[in-house]
Amino acid sequence: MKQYDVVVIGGGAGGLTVAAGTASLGAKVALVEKREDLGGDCLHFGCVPSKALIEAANEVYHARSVSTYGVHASGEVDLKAINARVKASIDHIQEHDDINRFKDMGIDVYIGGASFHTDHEIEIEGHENIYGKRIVISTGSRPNTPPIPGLEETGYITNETAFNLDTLPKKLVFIGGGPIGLELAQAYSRLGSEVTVLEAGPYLLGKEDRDIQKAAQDMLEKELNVITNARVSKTSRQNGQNYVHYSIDEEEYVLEADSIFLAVGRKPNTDTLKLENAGVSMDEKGHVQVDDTLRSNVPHIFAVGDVNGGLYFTHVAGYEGKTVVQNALYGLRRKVSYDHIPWNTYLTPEVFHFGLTQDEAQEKHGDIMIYKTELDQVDRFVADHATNGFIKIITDTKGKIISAHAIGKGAGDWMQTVILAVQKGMKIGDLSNMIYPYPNHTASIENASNQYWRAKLFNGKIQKISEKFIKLFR
Ligand SMILES: Cc1cc2nc3c(=O)[nH]c(=O)nc-3n(C[C@H](O)[C@H](O)[C@H](O)COP(=O)(O)OP(=O)(O)OC[C@H]3O[C@@H](n4cnc5c(N)ncnc54)[C@H](O)[C@@H]3O)c2cc1C
Ligand SMILES: NC(=O)c1ccc[n+]([C@@H]2O[C@H](COP(=O)([O-])OP(=O)(O)OC[C@H]3O[C@@H](n4cnc5c(N)ncnc54)[C@H](O)[C@@H]3O)[C@@H](O)[C@H]2O)c1
Repeated sequence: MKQYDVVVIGGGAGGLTVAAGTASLGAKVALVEKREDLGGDCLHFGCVPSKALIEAANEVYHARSVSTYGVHASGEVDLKAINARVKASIDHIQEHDDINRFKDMGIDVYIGGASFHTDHEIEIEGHENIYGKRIVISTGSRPNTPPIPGLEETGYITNETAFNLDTLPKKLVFIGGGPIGLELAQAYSRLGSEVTVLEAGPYLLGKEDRDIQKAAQDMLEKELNVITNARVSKTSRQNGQNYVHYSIDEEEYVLEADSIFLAVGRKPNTDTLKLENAGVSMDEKGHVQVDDTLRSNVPHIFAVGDVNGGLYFTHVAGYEGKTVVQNALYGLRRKVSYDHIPWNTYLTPEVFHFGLTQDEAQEKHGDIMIYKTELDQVDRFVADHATNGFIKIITDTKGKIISAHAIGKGAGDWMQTVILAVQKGMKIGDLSNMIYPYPNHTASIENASNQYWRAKLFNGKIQKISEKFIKLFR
């Protein structure tokens, strides 16, 4: 049986980071992936195709809306052409995740589904068993498909099938108002579908700051039909037409749907791993349970990425992967911390999230300060006619930045400055002291942080001391 220092199961964002990192430090590494190609969900069914589709949809939307300048666009959207463009983005990035690139690093790549034979021995479909001194599980997640009666008859779309649709559904109902549902709902709406989002909870984007949730919903409602507190009871099909049945406060409603899109969360890919043969514990949803060093209850078996049920993001899988490289190879106990993980939701306008929401910050820190700027106070957004949105920086009473949230055109890019500031231990006053080239979008951070000095100067002791000094100064 072939022996490895590290066996990595799953060739997505987390697994590729671990495989490349451990191999570059001299370990003998095996990477096992069940698909024919590497890259995982993010590349094939997630981040990359969704962002390519969103961009195409935004272009179509803008082309249609330039009639205000006397330019008129007409015609139907050719979804096959859009899918081809999406596929081109995947193919381009696939080169970076090419199997040969990993083989050139000295990694043995096995294509086939993996499962545990023992806590060190891995079975791989179509191959002989291999031995791993350390094993890293990075098998990701897949769409959760709740047992809603009727779905088998009506069929449904998920992110795994959405990027291969032949025609644009006329009436499209999304079940689930989280990031997957909303990013794609807005994209399909901008391409021309009539879209409804049914969300079980009281708010869209359940993890966001309350003000952001409200602003995002207000903006989305201008383009989509958004229904919250909706309990979907069943789907049905009559005379070739699909229907979604739901209730709000016991009141029953029905929606027509050409297609139904399920976006109701994720399920970890652990069911075929035979974790019981290795004695690895899972939580009640099937995630591999890990401690803050990303070790499972079996100390030489680690889990990174979606499969451990932490935060479901590519950059988190990468961050966890980097941590595991050191813990697995050198037996270190480096811990992960999720306190300052940012994420962006690629709606138009974009939503940026960094750290605690206002409610969470209040609960954890008690007294907090909020520095908020509406984007209509920032010249560049006014010039762009993109004044929808705001930025909100939350600090403690001494100006230490706790967290930041924003909704606005390109927020995911220009808010990065705040992340750097926090990592470098800067306070909100330091953000105000930077020079911002006029008129850029990041000036929204300048505007919000200027409020800190304004409050200090105009209401505080500094102004009184200054007044006295000016009177005495000759
Ligand atoms: C529509 C959508 C949009 C998203 N957009 C973003 C975004 O914009 N930004 C962001 O940060 N995140 C985004 N995400 C989340 C992101 O895709 C995931 O968090 C990320 O892919 C997780 O990486 P991973 O390595 O844990 O799993 P994956 O990338 O899914 O990799 C797991 C790999 O394991 C393989 N595998 C599974 N079981 C086995 C087995 N038994 N044997 C061998 N191989 C196996 C799978 O085939 C897969 O290749 C999005 C997700 C979706 C669905
Ligand atoms: N831009 C990004 O970074 C990005 C984009 C997409 C996805 N993701 C990642 O993928 C994860 C999964 O996204 P998601 O949107 O599938 O999951 P989610 O758990 O974030 O949201 C699912 C939503 O569906 C609702 N829901 C659940 N069951 C329902 C039902 N029966 N009827 C109606 N609504 C129901 C939930 O209340 C929730 O609001 C995200 O948490 C995020 O980490 C990231």
